[in-house]
Amino acid sequence: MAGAIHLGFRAHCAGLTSDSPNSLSFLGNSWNRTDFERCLRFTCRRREGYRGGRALKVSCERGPATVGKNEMSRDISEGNEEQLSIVMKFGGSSVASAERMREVAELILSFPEERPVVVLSAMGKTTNKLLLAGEKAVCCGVSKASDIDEFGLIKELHLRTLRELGLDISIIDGLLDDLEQLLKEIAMMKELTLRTRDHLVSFGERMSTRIFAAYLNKIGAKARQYDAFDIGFITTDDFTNAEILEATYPAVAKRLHGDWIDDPAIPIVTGFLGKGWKSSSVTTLGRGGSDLTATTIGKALGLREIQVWKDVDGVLTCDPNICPNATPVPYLTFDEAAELAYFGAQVLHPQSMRPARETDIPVRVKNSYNPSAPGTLITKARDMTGAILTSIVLKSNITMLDIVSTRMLGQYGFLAKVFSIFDELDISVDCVATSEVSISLTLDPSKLWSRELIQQELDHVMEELEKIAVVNLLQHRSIISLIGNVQHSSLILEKAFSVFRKNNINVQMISQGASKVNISLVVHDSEARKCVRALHSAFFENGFLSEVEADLLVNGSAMHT
Ligand SMILES: Nc1ncnc2c1ncn2[C@@H]1O[C@H](COP(=O)(O)OP(=O)(O)O)[C@@H](O)[C@H]1O
Ligand SMILES: N[C@@H](CC(=O)OP(=O)(O)O)C(=O)O
Repeated sequence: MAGAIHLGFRAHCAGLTSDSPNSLSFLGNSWNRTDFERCLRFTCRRREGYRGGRALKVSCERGPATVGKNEMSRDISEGNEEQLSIVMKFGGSSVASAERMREVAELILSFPEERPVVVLSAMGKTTNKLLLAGEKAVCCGVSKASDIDEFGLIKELHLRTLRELGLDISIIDGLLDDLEQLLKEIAMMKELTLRTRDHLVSFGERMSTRIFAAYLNKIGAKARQYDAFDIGFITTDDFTNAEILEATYPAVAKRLHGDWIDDPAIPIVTGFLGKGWKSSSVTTLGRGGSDLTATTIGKALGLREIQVWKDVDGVLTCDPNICPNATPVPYLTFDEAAELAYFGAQVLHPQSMRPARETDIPVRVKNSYNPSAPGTLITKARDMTGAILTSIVLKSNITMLDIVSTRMLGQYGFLAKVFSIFDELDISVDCVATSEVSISLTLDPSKLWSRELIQQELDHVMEELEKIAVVNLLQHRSIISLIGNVQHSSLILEKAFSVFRKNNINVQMISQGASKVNISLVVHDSEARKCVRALHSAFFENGFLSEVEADLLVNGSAMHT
């Protein structure tokens, strides 16, 4: 392949050293903006079995001629015991107080054989409070901005945490001043743009990581704090829902590995945050985005395992807020976990499985409140012999469209026309069921996860579709996703429909994706939670699945009727 070269790992890491849109340095060469865009498309493939130490095959559109020889000279030898080994990500609930931070520190240090990169979210519900403070600032007037309740609560929590951990206030007082100033500016401008929102919520992770790193240092575990936007997390400029760009991987690897080799200290990295490649402003990866930060670091450094520590015993058979009897799922594939996250399970960020899947790095979901629980292990493949249904997921407040062609049967190109309308309007679709002349589909407003599909946009969609079809708009619908082994779809559906019938629930659409791990059913919002509870009870709470699974293991087929 033209332009394919073998580089030492270090040379690969030396990739991107500046993200200014007009000039940057890549592998020692200056690039203009067009070259930069090309650079973003460069591919870097891990060789089989690669774990951070071997040579990488890098193909880059500018070809080998641009690579300085001296940059190939440094390599990290394979099997170097001193390399960073795992990512440990702790969510807001895991670091909600001084006591929790102490426990998390203890937990990290209880694995002395590991050299973790630690990713942290904001403390407790800080992100929600920051957003609320921002919204209040818009209409409270500059003189009242400092008195916003949520700002007071955030300040109080972080200062109390510092006090209880025996740390100096100077660690975050500059940030608290900046936060207060930002709230005043929002009050002055009387508006909260998406860009300002991201800047505002970034204070949560910036404070939690500084406090935690200072605490580790205080107890003698050398740690170094990093803001993700300063170490190469380069994203699109889609504020509140930015996508990570490929250039992130070499940049992050270079910085974290480089610092570790020069002066080992546990890296404590802000989750959730990035830097827009055009704007150079702080961006966020969508709510719950620290999971994605963790898997991105895992991929960048080729680490052995990615651990995400939550407040539940792993991924459960259902949202415990809906089904308190939900139990942990011991094993999942990346495909199952991705589907589960995409279709609404809050426990994992919808995009977080991608970097792990691309590099085949196992993800372990664990409970920081109950570290001895085995948690959930997510890998590329698992033994599906006895697997039927893994988990039930609910996504509510969905919009559904029934679209019936005004042309006659046999008219080709109908589907293409309908989807070109969605494409033009930049709206993606979740579930689809089609016949030759009609389509039912659910809309995903989450290209921008932060906003709901607003009425104006819906009107526009309807207007365009009505040029070729009769359209029925159905709002307040829910998607119930049955994640499992679709090889047994008849069995799953038979059981599910007996539950629907017993509960007098009308299913309005069914869709079975090509992923073979998900059957989606659409019902009305008002019936959805009851329906999920009934399904969970039927599948998981009365021995049904264990009986069928036993049949499968003994007879090779499900005899159960
Ligand atoms: N299928 C599921 N399995 C586990 N937790 C779930 C599931 N669906 C929803 N949840 C909710 O997700 C929460 C954990 O996710 P999240 O709050 O993002 O954790 P963290 O902030 O610790 O990263 C749990 O407390 C639980 O209420
Ligand atoms: N603090 C951000 C990012 C995040 O990932 O949080 P958590 O890990 O607590 O879900 C949020 O609340 O969205």
